[in-house]
Amino acid sequence: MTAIDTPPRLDTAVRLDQLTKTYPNGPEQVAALRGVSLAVRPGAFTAIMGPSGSGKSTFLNVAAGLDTPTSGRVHIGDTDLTALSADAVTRFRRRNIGFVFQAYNLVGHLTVAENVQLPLLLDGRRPDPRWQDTLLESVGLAGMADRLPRELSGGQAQRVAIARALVTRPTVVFADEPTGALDRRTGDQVLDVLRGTAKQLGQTLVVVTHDPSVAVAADDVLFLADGLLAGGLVAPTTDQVVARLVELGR
Ligand SMILES: Nc1ncnc2c1ncn2[C@@H]1O[C@H](COP(=O)(O)OP(=O)(O)OP(=O)(O)O)[C@@H](O)[C@H]1O
Repeated sequence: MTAIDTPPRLDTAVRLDQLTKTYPNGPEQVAALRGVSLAVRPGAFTAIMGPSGSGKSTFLNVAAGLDTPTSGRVHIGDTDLTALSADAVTRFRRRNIGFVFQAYNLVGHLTVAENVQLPLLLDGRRPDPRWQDTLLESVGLAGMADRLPRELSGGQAQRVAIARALVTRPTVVFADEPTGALDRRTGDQVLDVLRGTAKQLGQTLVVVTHDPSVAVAADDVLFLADGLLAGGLVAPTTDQVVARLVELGR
């Protein structure tokens, strides 16, 4: 059975029901998502793929509560994000969701440690130095706590962003092309860190990627095309992923 066929159940980590998102575009409207329903398995690594403009980033932003849908429902576990006020979504997101951006989004004048602690401080919580050390060690940045972002390589900066996304012990981690700005070898290392820590902490990981080698590391792959779900693969091979992307006209 594929993840997309899973009926609505409370033991899904992320569930979208008939999600639409329309952006104004001058006098016209762009329908980025046109009725997407899917479920993501708890504890699994799910890759989201599809041609450019198919709605992947929109999907991720709406599913993670960074943006609101035009219609439809988003559940994270048994919480209906779409039923919450904007403030309640922000609070829920800070406590339960981690997000890794392609461009790292580190704060330039804060140290590595301060960047990692930021989500806790924004939520009024006290950082736990031992947890911070554990995280920095597991992303391979032990001893770099006092560096500034400009003193890091791209791969190191992305690993700080991963530690920052994990510091609140979120149940779901979303990542938008986390290896897109990195060379192959560094990208592989960053993916290993993201996948390894998610497994270790029992987190659900949802990653948007263009890269078939990232998708084959996933448990499930879901494809979007033209704002709609266009099938899925379980434990896919590179050939299967590439064949599907060619069919969808990447
Ligand atoms: N803020 C916005 N305002 C207007 N249109 C937007 C906005 N964001 C996205 N879109 C449009 O929505 C559609 C889906 O965009 P989205 O970025 O979600 O696709 P994507 O699959 O992530 O693309 P890519 O692989 O190129 O990053 C596109 O037609 C895009 O131009």
